[in-house]
Amino acid sequence: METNAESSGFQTIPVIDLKALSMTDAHVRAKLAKEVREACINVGFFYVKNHTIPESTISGTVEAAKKFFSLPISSKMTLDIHKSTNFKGYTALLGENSNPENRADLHEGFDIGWEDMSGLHRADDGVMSGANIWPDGIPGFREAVLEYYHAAVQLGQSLFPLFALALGLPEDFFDDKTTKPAAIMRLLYYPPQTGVVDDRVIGIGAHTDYECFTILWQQDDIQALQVLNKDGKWIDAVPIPGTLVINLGDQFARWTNDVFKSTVHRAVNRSGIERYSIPLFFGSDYDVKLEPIPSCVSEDNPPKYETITAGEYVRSRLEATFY
Ligand SMILES: O=C(O)CCC(=O)C(=O)O
Ligand SMILES: [Fe+2]
Repeated sequence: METNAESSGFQTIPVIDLKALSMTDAHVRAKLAKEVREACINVGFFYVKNHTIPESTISGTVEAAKKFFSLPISSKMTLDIHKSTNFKGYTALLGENSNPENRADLHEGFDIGWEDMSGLHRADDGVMSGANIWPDGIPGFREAVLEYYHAAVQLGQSLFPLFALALGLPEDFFDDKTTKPAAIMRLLYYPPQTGVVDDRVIGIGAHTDYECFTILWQQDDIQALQVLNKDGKWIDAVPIPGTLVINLGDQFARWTNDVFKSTVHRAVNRSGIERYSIPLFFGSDYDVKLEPIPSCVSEDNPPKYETITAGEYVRSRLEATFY
């Protein structure tokens, strides 16, 4: 399978209708997979409409996020992610740096991993094992955030067969690699940046995501997210009401030997008002080896990456970000 270098200087980000995802008709699924394939090869980003996360689940989580970030800093710092051994909890402004060439990111964050409603977390998440930590004093916060988490994980699971089809593989190709979804969810808060903006301190510095793909909810009406095309031009990922953004991460780039693109992106909130976003990073099981899929390797596209497990890869990237 070859990459299509000619067409990677994309100017727009495609919108894909997921209505067909629930259909079993092979032609309908093949057409959808073709759209996904083109987006993954040429852009690494696409919007989805008619996704399965209910509007009420989204608004419940956004309200919970607003309450959390308005807690006093002293309460939030009791959950400091830097004190956690498994990257769970709160990140203060300037508490991480997504682009080593920058100084720090101007956002606050709150990170969780898998947990079921009854409070169980998984003991076997390899290098990322460990419980979530939750704030006190916001009734319903944990339930609202976990409701979104599980809805987004379900959406993510339904996308793997589509990515497999898009790669010309059997639909169940990723099933045994995603038995216990290693999904990290973040609530993000970006204060507005007005006046002269120091390019080395922006909302989130230029980076690629680490996992297979990210499901991102972004706030309507605020343009902040930008995606880098092959010509070095930043393309605005303009918020489209009712859609989510899906972008590929490094695990997919490694698996597909860069046939699928993990595209650089950043966010700068110059809107004058506060912005919220919710990424969910969907990774493969932590013990899976990120070896190139044979059909993605050829004489013209020899293996580009050393094999590493998914867990080791994500952990090493998180350690570099949360210095
Ligand atoms: O807030 C956004 O729009 C992007 C967030 C992002 O890129 C990330 O958290 O990796
Ligand atoms: Fe990102």
